[in-house]
Amino acid sequence: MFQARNVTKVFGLPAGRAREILDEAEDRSRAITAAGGVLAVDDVSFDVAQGELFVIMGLSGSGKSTLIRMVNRLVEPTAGQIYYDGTDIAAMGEAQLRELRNKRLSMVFQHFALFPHRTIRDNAAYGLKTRGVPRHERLERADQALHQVGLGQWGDAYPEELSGGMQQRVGLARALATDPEVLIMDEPFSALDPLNRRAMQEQLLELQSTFRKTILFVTHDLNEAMRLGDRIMVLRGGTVVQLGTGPQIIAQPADEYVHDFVSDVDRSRALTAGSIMTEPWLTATVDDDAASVLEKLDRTPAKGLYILDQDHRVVGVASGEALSRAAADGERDLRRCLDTDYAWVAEGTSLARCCHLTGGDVVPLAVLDADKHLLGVVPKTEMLRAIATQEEGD
Ligand SMILES: Nc1ncnc2c1ncn2[C@@H]1O[C@H](COP(=O)(O)OP(=O)(O)OP(=O)(O)O)[C@@H](O)[C@H]1O
Repeated sequence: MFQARNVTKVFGLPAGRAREILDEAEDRSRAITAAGGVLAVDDVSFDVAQGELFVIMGLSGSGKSTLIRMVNRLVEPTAGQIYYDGTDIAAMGEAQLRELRNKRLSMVFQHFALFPHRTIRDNAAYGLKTRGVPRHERLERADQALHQVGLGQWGDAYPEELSGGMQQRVGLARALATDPEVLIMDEPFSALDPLNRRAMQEQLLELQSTFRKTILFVTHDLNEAMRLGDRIMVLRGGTVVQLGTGPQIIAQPADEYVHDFVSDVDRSRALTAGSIMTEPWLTATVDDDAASVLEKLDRTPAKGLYILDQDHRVVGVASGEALSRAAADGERDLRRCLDTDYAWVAEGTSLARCCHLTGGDVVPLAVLDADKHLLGVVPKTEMLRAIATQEEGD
């Protein structure tokens, strides 16, 4: 949907002069600073897929706002291209640009003004007014959007009657009412207290599970980034330090900077079963012979194993004990010693949830896809290792 290629922004110098310096300089940032400019974004490339919630994360001054302002051309890039559905935004004429900003993109900011003397419904409909939608339709769509953000009952109220968190929801409703293809959210929840912030994050995820908008979400909070982002791009000093899924970034921070960042993250919520799963020591298929399976099991430290059908789908669990009994009885058929009551999770399940499901089972927690194919297992030791924060010097 979006492709950014080598996007660069220099403030405070004419674009031509800035490009000359950038082309020649070894240390681009220093050379721009020496010439009296600011290199706010330096050679940033990324792709955002349709329906992806793409997080841009970095500390204050890392270039996040400048970058997203280039996406809707509120800021002109000094160099590089941004393509929207294959069209270079820089090459768009006035009319095309207006259509992009009015119909296809919508922005939600940290601080946005509600009109105090207008109802919540009118406030939510505001974006549609500027887009020339007739009044009747505006109000209907505003009501729908208010309903989506949990403010269905508040259409007739005035802003002063709403808490800060609720007002921020009106901002989201205002953006949603325009039914944009892409939502650009610049630190939208940063001014909220932790509880409201959490509630808004959950609401956004819920909306996203239904509507699957393409969302560019800017934050300086890594926990927020981890909770929301399908992928996260970490910026520092205007350059990309790392781009990956939350679990990838936690598991393999690209450098000390990212490592320091992730050391504060709630790993039990940020990491998923899929990110730490391993191969099971042993599996067998339903057609195997119980005695020979037991023999193999005895050569491993495992107390049981998953039994699969020919398509690698789990049909149940066999414990060493059940296998021993079967072998002692001369029973050869594995199906007879299967237990079909076992705990399993999907790849995206958080480790916090996995902890709840892990008990005294003879097999580690299974990670299955929707057709019950065995993707891997999450042993308790792996889970603890992953959740434990690495102390310095480890
Ligand atoms: N209009 C401007 N003129 C000059 N310098 C600018 C301008 N806008 C931003 N900058 C500088 O560019 C750099 C990146 O700023 P930017 O606002 O994009 O970062 P940010 O990560 O969004 O920070 P914050 O979270 O504080 O908004 C900073 O050094 C900033 O001072």
